[in-house]
Amino acid sequence: MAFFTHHISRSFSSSAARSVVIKNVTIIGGGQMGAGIAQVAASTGHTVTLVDMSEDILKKSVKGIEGSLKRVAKKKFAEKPEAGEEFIQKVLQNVSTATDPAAAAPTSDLVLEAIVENLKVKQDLFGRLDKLAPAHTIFASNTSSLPITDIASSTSRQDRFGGLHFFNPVPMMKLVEVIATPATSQETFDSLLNFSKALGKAPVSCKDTPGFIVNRLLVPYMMEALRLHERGHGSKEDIDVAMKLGAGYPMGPFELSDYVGLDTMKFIIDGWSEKDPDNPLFAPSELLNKLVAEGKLGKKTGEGFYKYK
Ligand SMILES: CC(=O)CC(=O)SCCNC(=O)CCNC(=O)[C@H](O)C(C)(C)COP(=O)(O)OP(=O)(O)OC[C@H]1O[C@@H](n2cnc3c(N)ncnc32)[C@H](O)[C@@H]1OP(=O)(O)O
Ligand SMILES: NC(=O)C1=CN([C@@H]2O[C@H](COP(=O)(O)OP(=O)(O)OC[C@H]3O[C@@H](n4cnc5c(N)ncnc54)[C@H](O)[C@@H]3O)[C@@H](O)[C@H]2O)C=CC1
Repeated sequence: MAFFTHHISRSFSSSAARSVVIKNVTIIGGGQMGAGIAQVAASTGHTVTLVDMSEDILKKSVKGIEGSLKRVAKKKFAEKPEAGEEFIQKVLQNVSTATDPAAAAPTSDLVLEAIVENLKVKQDLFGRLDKLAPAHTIFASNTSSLPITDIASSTSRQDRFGGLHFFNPVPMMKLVEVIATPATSQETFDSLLNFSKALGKAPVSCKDTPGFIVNRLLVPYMMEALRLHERGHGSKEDIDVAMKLGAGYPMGPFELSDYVGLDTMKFIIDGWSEKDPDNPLFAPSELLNKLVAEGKLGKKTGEGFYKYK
């Protein structure tokens, strides 16, 4: 516990008593991240509405949640498969879906966005949500790389806007980065922090700087692996084995890039490179650009650096 207290302390006094208790959650974007967050929120007793652009996408999202819940239940209820099935059904009952945020935003305590990593698209979404959601509703973004301040600027609730950055795969990864902008109120920060804990996650506090903590360190490392390979200094297979067996990473950088999504990797590095073109850590990779142009976005499309069945 001392660990959390140390990391999440902020420079002003706490007013947790007035923070919003988050129970009803709308999650926009039912992809890898949104579906994972919806699953964990529903598993911990929250009422979740998952929003995406079509019924077909949402069907896939719910199927993915069900598949992941089966993996969780298999372990959690190893001795009692019936209790595992009951758990799955109970969690699924907490999840509903919609193609229009207007269906749920008016009754939500939190609207969390996990859509495509594009500033304009995120701003448009939040601008619209701002008119739909009541005053107490907190907005948060799961962005990997964009400034929360810039996303929040399309709303009139900068004090009730923060970052809540989860990690892939959400049901397995314990960390959540909680980001307060200079305009985020202490109550909002406390609410987001308490929500992260209610999900069973370990929150850390981050400044609103590009990539927060993890991605600012991890993405340049992953890009450096690509550049090393492009220079002909190692095969992707050897680089992956080397980083797993020599540095203790659970996945090598090529496996992890495929897992994250090559489109997301490209959005991140292009955005940073545009802002800081002279920084060699943010230099683009021709190989990454080529794969994205070919629609090979990694595990989610069946092929990236590697092929998946
Ligand atoms: C880009 C950003 O903004 C930020 C990011 O997210 S960066 C990416 C951060 N994520 C990482 O670095 C992930 C690194 N990888 C890992 O930690 C691990 O490889 C992993 C947890 C993903 C998988 O673990 P593994 O031991 O390598 O593989 P695997 O055998 O498939 O999984 C082990 C168990 O984990 C569990 N598991 C894995 N993925 C799961 C999921 N999506 N849902 C539920 N359970 C899951 C299962 O219990 C699984 O056992 P079963 O196969 O019997 O179901
Ligand atoms: N992939 C990763 O490892 C991580 C990604 N993130 C961030 O989370 C966000 C989502 O990433 P992923 O889930 O990986 O992407 P994804 O491509 O799997 O899913 C994105 C989903 O958003 C939907 N969408 C796009 N625009 C929309 C809109 N206007 N309204 C409703 N739905 C919309 C798409 O249909 C898609 O289902 C991005 O901002 C990304 O940077 C954060 C942490 C980890």
